[in-house]
Amino acid sequence: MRMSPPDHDSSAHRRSRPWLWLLLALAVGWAAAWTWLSSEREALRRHEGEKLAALVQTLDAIVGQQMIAIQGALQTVEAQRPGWRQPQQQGEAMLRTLARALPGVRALLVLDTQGQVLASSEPRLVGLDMSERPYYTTPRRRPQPGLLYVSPPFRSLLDERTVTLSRALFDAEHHFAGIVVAALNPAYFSLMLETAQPSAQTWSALAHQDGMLFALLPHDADWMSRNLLATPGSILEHHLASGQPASLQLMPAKLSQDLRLVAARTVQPAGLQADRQLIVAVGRSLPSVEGPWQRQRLSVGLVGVALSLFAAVALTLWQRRQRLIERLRRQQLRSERQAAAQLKAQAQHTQAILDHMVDGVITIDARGRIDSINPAACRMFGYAAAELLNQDVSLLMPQGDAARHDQYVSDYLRSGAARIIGVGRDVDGRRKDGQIFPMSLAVSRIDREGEPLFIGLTRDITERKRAEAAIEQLAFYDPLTGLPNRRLLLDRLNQALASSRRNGRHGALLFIDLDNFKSLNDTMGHGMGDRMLQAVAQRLRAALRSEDTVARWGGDEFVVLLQDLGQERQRAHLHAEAAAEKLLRVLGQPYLIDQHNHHSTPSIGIVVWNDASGGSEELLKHADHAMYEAKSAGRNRLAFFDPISQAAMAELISLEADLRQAVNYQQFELYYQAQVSADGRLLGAEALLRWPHPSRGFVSPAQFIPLAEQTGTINQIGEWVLQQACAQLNAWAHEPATAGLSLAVNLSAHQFRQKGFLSLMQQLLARTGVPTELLKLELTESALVDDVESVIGLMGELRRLGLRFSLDDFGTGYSSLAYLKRLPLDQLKIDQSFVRDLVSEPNARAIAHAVIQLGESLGLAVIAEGVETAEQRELLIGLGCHAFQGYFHARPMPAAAFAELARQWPTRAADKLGQ
Ligand SMILES: Nc1nc2c(ncn2[C@@H]2O[C@H](COP(=O)(O)O[C@H]3[C@@H](O)[C@H](n4cnc5c(=O)[nH]c(N)nc54)O[C@@H]3COP(=O)(O)O)[C@@H](O)[C@H]2O)c(=O)[nH]1
Repeated sequence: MRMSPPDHDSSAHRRSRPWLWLLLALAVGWAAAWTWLSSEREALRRHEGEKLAALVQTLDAIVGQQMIAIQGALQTVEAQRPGWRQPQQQGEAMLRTLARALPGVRALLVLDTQGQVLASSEPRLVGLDMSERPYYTTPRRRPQPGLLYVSPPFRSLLDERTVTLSRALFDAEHHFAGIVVAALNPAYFSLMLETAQPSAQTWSALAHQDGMLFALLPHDADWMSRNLLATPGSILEHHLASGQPASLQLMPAKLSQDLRLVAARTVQPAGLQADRQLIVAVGRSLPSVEGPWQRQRLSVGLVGVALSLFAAVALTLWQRRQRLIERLRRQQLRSERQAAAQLKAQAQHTQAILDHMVDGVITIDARGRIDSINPAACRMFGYAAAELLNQDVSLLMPQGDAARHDQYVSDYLRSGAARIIGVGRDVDGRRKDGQIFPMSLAVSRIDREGEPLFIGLTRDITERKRAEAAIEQLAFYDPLTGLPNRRLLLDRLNQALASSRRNGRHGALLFIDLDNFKSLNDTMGHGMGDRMLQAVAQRLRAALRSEDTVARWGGDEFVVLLQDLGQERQRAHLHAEAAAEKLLRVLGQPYLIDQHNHHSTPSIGIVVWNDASGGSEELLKHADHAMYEAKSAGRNRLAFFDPISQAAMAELISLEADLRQAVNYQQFELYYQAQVSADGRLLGAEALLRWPHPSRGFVSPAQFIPLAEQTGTINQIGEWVLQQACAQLNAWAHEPATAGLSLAVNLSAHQFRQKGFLSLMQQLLARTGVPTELLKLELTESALVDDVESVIGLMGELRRLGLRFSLDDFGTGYSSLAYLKRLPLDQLKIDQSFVRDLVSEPNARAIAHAVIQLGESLGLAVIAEGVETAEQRELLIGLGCHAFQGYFHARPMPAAAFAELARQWPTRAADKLGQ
């Protein structure tokens, strides 16, 4: 996102403000530090100045004291001198005594009026002419009584350098009578300065008012010879110019070439009158004075710099952190905005999907209130969305279902048991106008703000139900009598046998044939015959329990299935016998048809079965057989099937033995029958098992497969078939004509349900490396009736391996229709019985059509088997069928022949289909 200029300015402004504050704080800090340091320096200087002043004062006192003492000595000499008879001797003695008493005096002299030494503490000076010396010339020129003449330093006969204090002497008439002189001892004054020297960085000096130094420490010969006042700006000049007896100055010292704090004093002791003054001064170099302060300043400076740097770095880091936080905040804001935009787009997208979905979507909260509903659902239920929102969902259910639904939801919320979640179910819905309609409903659950929200995906399945009902009616019921037909009977019989295998209970089959029906038909016409059959059906239904099945087997034959006759064979036998006798009685009553009384009797064959009995076809055969027994015994009677007496049984046993041998010696062979698309392309083949028996010839699989299923050898046979089929698929892959062809393999229900079938398939596929999508497993509906959930699970697992599924003989079963949509199927196979009757039987055509439509609605391919003629094929194409298998295209054939067929297919198909 781009920042607008004001934002940028204000952020720059925001960034610079802390720096301004920091600079201000630092400036204040530095100023305070500097003020403090300055005051410290001032205090230091003041303190040092006071120290120096005290020192100078001490020196001043010493020098002043010496001068007072000398003045006293000179006064003494002045007083005594007139009394000297022998000035030399007497004077010398006195002067020597006085000089010894005064440590600051080097020598004492008395000069006559001409300047000759009359007497001296140093005898060698007596008689010398000193008339040129300043200590003589000055008082001589202006002799003043009581005035002490202080000479500038000069080289004397005794010393390198001395200063003299002299007084003019007068006689009684107050005439000039000579002078008395005291020459100061330079060593004494140097020692004095040394004693008072406080430190190595201090110099001290004793100078004459005229600018010459008398004593200097540290000693410097050069400076001793110079006149301090000769160059302007000297400390002495400043001191004298101040006119004060004491001064404290901070200034560059010419003497030491540095900045000095200098305390100076003019020696003016009280009671001393002198023509010139001596000045004492002590100077200390400023750096030495300010050494500690300099260190303090350095420390403060360093600390200040460190603090400033620290503050600057801290501020920089803080600002960087702030910028980082700001950037992150912006990024977060940006990503939140993006996420919100994405969310919005996603929500719009989802809403658009919901709005345009064909299926209805309804969400309800845990209280069963409708939270949202999409347009498809509104259309389905005939409401506007506003009419349903926040309403109880029971509004959309038949009255009886509402309570059950509430119970489901509360059970689910209490226990979490997912009876309603994730399961697609067919339920009833209620439209606004009260109409009840079938719908499919799949419920899932999500959580919204911690509360469960249930999402119901609904679809109006009225059409599908209608198609299913039509198929069911057409496929499973006899149109004339409304009774179940043989397909439904077989299906129920198979189910009854399966449940008998589980619970060990007996059942019975009653095979009923109407005696002399053919003659009624022939004499009274088919219409009368039909009505007769309808009347029989009615009586049968009325005479039996609702749970018993009465089916029309065909023509004038009916079959009754009695179930749950108990676990004792004898009781079952009696029960079946009683039922048959009742039917003999009921059906033997006269019939009034079209005002004609008609009399008819039935012959009934009975077979009682349990879990150990054979398959359904076998039982029917036995019942049929028994019925013939009854007929042969004179009609209008019943007969039980006696298995032991049947020769068929022996045959069956022999076949079974042969079958076991065939399994052991692998006497089987696989044939391949072509499967062809509507445009004549070869799609693949179905593998069909053949048993070329050494003596019986080819035994039909329709005969030996049920036997193999009964005896359990089917698993071995089936495994062999699958191995062969995989090997064949691999062989086809190397031939251009057969590469890519699919191969359908029949799986018997026993085989499919055997334990470990999944791992058997996994191993087989891994071993052979066959392209799994080319292998199609054909299941009959009977494979699916038992334990539906585990069948669905197993099919799902196999599907995940890549295998495909075709539902064989579709339309002949019943129970699978209800859960057909839940099976992972790829193809439905229209049973050949429908195809066979397609041209002649409208019913068969209607069933084929319904199957094709059902396949379409479930997204499954549909193949028709048993296509024998071009007419059947054309009719099926007209109904929308996609693929065909049957003698019209090719008979089942050995592998080599099929390979040849595939090679010739393009030309052959063109010939056949006239393309
Ligand atoms: N479990 C297994 N069952 C198998 C296996 N091989 C076959 N079978 C099943 O046996 C039943 C009889 O099979 P078959 O005698 O081979 O009959 C098949 C075809 O030969 C026959 N057919 C094909 N085209 C036509 C035709 O145009 N007219 C006509 N009258 N018959 C034709 O139909 C049978 C096709 O069977 P299907 O497609 O599987 O329904 C049969 O139920 C086989 O399934 C096996 O290896 N395992």
